[in-house]
Amino acid sequence: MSARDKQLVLVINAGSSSIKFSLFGAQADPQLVCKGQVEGIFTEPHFCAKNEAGEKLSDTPLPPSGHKNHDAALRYILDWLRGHTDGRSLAVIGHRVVHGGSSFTQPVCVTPEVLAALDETVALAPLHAPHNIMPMRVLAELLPAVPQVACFDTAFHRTQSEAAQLYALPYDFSQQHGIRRYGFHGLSYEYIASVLPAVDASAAKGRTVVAHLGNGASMAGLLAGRCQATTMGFTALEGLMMGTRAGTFDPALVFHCLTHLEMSVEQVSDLVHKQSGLLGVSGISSDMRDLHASDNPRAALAISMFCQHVAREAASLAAAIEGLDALVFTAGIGENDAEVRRRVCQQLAWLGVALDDAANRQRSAAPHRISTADSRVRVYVIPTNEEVMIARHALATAA
Ligand SMILES: Nc1ncnc2c1ncn2[C@@H]1O[C@H](COP(=O)(O)OP(=O)(O)O)[C@@H](O)[C@H]1O
Ligand SMILES: CC(=O)OP(=O)(O)O
Ligand SMILES: [Mg+2]
Repeated sequence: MSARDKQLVLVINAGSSSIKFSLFGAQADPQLVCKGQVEGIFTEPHFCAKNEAGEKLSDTPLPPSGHKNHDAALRYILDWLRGHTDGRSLAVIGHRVVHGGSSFTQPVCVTPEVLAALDETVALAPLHAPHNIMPMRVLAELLPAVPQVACFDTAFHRTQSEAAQLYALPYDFSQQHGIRRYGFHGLSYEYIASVLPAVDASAAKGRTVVAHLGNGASMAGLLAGRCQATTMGFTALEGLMMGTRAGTFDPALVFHCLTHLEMSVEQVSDLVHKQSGLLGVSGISSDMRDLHASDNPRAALAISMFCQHVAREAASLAAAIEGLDALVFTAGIGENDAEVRRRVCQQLAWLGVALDDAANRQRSAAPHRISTADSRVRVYVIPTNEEVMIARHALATAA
């Protein structure tokens, strides 16, 4: 056992209203020690943490006297962690960073120069980048001796062909301004690609469409585990409709809002990022669970639209990878919502997808097949694990 084996890896995944953390042993195959999050940072900040077996270690509102911001949430997490490290030190801290821009195509050690370059990506990922970057600065100050590694959601998609990455804009304009389909949720796709050989060796060597359906949602077509096409583009707005994001819409609508409806740029940005998607259509909630629980017809409309978008993108991605051996559902909705999976698969029956209804309704924390034995396309639910992917990258990069 090396000295590092006794150390820990801290993974930080900071979102717009939550900071998720995981603590792993610093082995080559990192084993979870505990994980948790502060959610509702701006409203009612609440902390919860679980051990490796999923048993609750803490479940409590943050003290009402504290500030309601990311900084306070991070400091609360770090204080709590001090009591749960069994005296073991941190070998490295890994961060999920949503947008790597054109500069970052693989994980990097965080330095002042890297932080300055990351500041440049804020315009590309307004919902995510500021929150991704802040914890790096705070931790550099609090724990200057611990190396930090930034891991990018965009990196996995660099295997797409130039044709798949380009928009049909003037070529020189795209080159000059770094305009292309970057793609996102790459750490999730990379994790799925890493476990697929054990789940379905033939699909891992062949053609697989992965549907990452969470609050942010995207899909990717993989050929032999490498990304060939994906639904998100220059930013994490394109593609599927999401919790609050519109997904793909006619971009000329933006000109219409700015000129004829006299909206400001901020108002239009807010409209398409924060007031659209499941929330905007239903008028009820961005959370799929609330929509299922509602008998409002607009909730049903939002669910129908979501399922149709997923089915259409699946067929489009199957064309991009010229066939389909397996379809994988993952992330919050993909892993938990049997009804969404059933409706998507029903719409893909013509493509050779046959769902086993009983298997689809079965709940399991392990990867499992939900298609019938004779379905031409195999369908799986595979829980994603962006955090362990980040821990692996952080250890390898800081080594
Ligand atoms: N049992 C469930 N049924 C349907 N949807 C669910 C269920 N559990 C979670 N979700 C959905 O998953 C979403 C969160 O997914 P997640 O992958 O954690 O997203 P993010 O990482 O973007 O926060 C929630 O907004 C909710 O809509
Ligand atoms: C890229 C993206 O949309 O991330 P999230 O799903 O965490 O919002
Ligand atoms: Mg997520």
